[in-house]
Order: sequence, then structure tokens, then C-alpha cells
Amino acid sequence: MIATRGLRKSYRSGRGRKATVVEAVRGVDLDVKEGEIFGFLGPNGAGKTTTLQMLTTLIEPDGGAATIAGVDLLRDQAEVRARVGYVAQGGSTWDDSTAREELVLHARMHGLSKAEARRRAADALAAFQLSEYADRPCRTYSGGQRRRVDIALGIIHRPRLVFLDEPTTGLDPQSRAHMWDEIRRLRDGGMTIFLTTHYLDEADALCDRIAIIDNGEIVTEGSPDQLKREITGDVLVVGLNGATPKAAALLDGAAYVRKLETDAAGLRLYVDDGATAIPQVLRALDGARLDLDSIQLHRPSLDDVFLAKTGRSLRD
Ligand SMILES: Nc1ncnc2c1ncn2[C@@H]1O[C@H](COP(=O)(O)OP(=O)(O)OP(=O)(O)O)[C@@H](O)[C@H]1O
Repeated sequence: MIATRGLRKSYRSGRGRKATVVEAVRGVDLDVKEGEIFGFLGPNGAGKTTTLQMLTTLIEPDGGAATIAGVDLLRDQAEVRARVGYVAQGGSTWDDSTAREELVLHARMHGLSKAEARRRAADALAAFQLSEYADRPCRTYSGGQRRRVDIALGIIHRPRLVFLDEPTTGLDPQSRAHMWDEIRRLRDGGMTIFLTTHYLDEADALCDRIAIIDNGEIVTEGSPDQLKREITGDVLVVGLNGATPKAAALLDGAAYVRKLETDAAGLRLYVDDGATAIPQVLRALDGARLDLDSIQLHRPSLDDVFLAKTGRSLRD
């Protein structure tokens, strides 16, 4: 649905000898599949918005190539615009107009007849659970309601691909969870979603695949689980009633154990996949009649992935 190769953009600020060039995006390759929620994650200033603006034709790349929803980005920008939806960070609703008015207007802008625009608006209001407030001015909505109107506006022309720039920034935890459900619903209806986010938990919980960008370059790409496993695997913390040395001798060298450490809590086993290692550990301990006290599975976070790839924490 999206394929980019070597996409680049620099900004020049100042003049003459004082001019500085910021390489905002330095050759980005992305492959987004049809029907997935793809998260674009990175710290402030990493190049997320610049990339998104290139993909949605708002700014022109300096170089590289991209195909968006089957259309060559550099050759036919109008067709790309017709085929995608875009929801900007700040949203696009007016304070004094109602959600229904905005939706009808947007549908009309996409060339729909008055009657069809009204029908689309009513469908969108129902789908985003906004019918109750549909005829109230947007300034009276909560942050979450307003964000839902923004997304309904962005997809009123029923595109197969939608770009969401930080869809949950500024929302309270409940509205964020609600928004995640809305986004999953769009995906389940067959839409492809490309979103940017600062939030590690959002990328982890919501996205089928993610790419992490830092300093204008993609540092890694894959499903959240894949990326976390690649870096460190899972960690099993095994509590044993005084039998730690015996258990260590038993499990050290087992094919599924990458590394083994002992500490006050018991054993730390570094394994590729915790879910398949747990039954094997249990069987081995049981076979040797060693008394198990507890077993805990720790999965590495996306921050561990970022740390491993860049030497910095994404939270800094
Ligand atoms: N119009 C511009 N002129 C000059 N520099 C710019 C311009 N727009 C962006 N930049 C610079 O390009 C780099 C990438 O910015 P961009 O907005 O794409 O990052 P971002 O990952 O979206 O950040 P944030 O999460 O803060 O929105 C930054 O160093 C930024 O200062």
C-alpha cells in the first residue's frame, strides 16, 4: 500500500554564510502492507511529520521514490490525494460549526451530491458514536469527541489508506483507549492505517508493525513482538526454594536457554520465546524433583529496542 525508496528532504534556514541545512529525512525505505496498522515512531524532531507530509503530497521530496495506494507520488499528486485520507495533528474542525455541517462540507468537497453527502455524514456520525452531539458546535465537544470528528472528516471519502498524525496526543487515558478501538475498527473494515506516535505503549498495543526513525533514518522495522525478541529475547525469572544451584546446573546448556544468571531472586533465564520455554523449564524442574516457588515472564519493551539500536532511550 506504501512503498518508499530513498525518500529525502532537507530544510535550509538562514542566508549566505550563516545558512544551515537540516537533513530532516535522509533516505527512508518503507513498506506498508494492505490492511495493517503501521506505526511510525521516533523522538521529537526525528523526521516523522516531514515523512508524513511527503507521503500525503503536502511537501515535495528532494529525492527518492514512492508509490502510495498504487500511484507514483512524484508523477500524480492529485490522484494520491484522491486516494488517501489525512488527519493532521491540530485537527481541522471549526469552533462554531457542527460535526454534521463539517462532514457534509467535506463530502461535498470530494465531489459528492448533496443527498449523498448528507447520507455519508449520517453514517460517519453513527460509526464514530457522534450522533448525539452531531448538531452542537464543535467547541462544545470533549478532546476525544473532537478527535473522532477529525478522523471521520479525514475518511469521509472512504479512502483505502489513511494517515493519522499523532491521533491520541493530548487525550486522557480513557479517550486514548477509545480511539485505539476506533482505529482497530477501521483496520478490521479493510482500511490501511499509517500513524505517527510518540507513545511506546501505543505503538506496542495498537500497531501490527512499526518503523522507528531517528535523525531522519529508519533504525529498525518489524512487528513490536519481533523487534523486542530480536534484541534480547524474553527473560524468565524462576524462584526456587533453596534449589537455585541445582536448577542452574540442570538448565545451563539447555538448547532453549541463551544465557543463565543467578541472583537473590533465583534464576534469570534469557530465552528466545518465553511462552514455549516455560513448559520446558517446568518439565525439567519437575523431572529433577526441584521445588518451584514462582516463575515470571518479562518481555523487553520498545524502549529497550530503541536503546539497543541508538544507544539512547526514547524517553530522554
Ligand atoms: N520548515 C522547516 N524548516 C526548517 N527545519 C525544519 C522544518 N520542518 C522541520 N524541520 C526540522 O526537521 C527535523 C525533523 O522535523 P519533523 O517535524 O519531521 O520531526 P518529528 O519527528 O515530526 O518531530 P515531532 O515529534 O516533534 O513532531 C527537525 O530537526 C526540525 O527542526
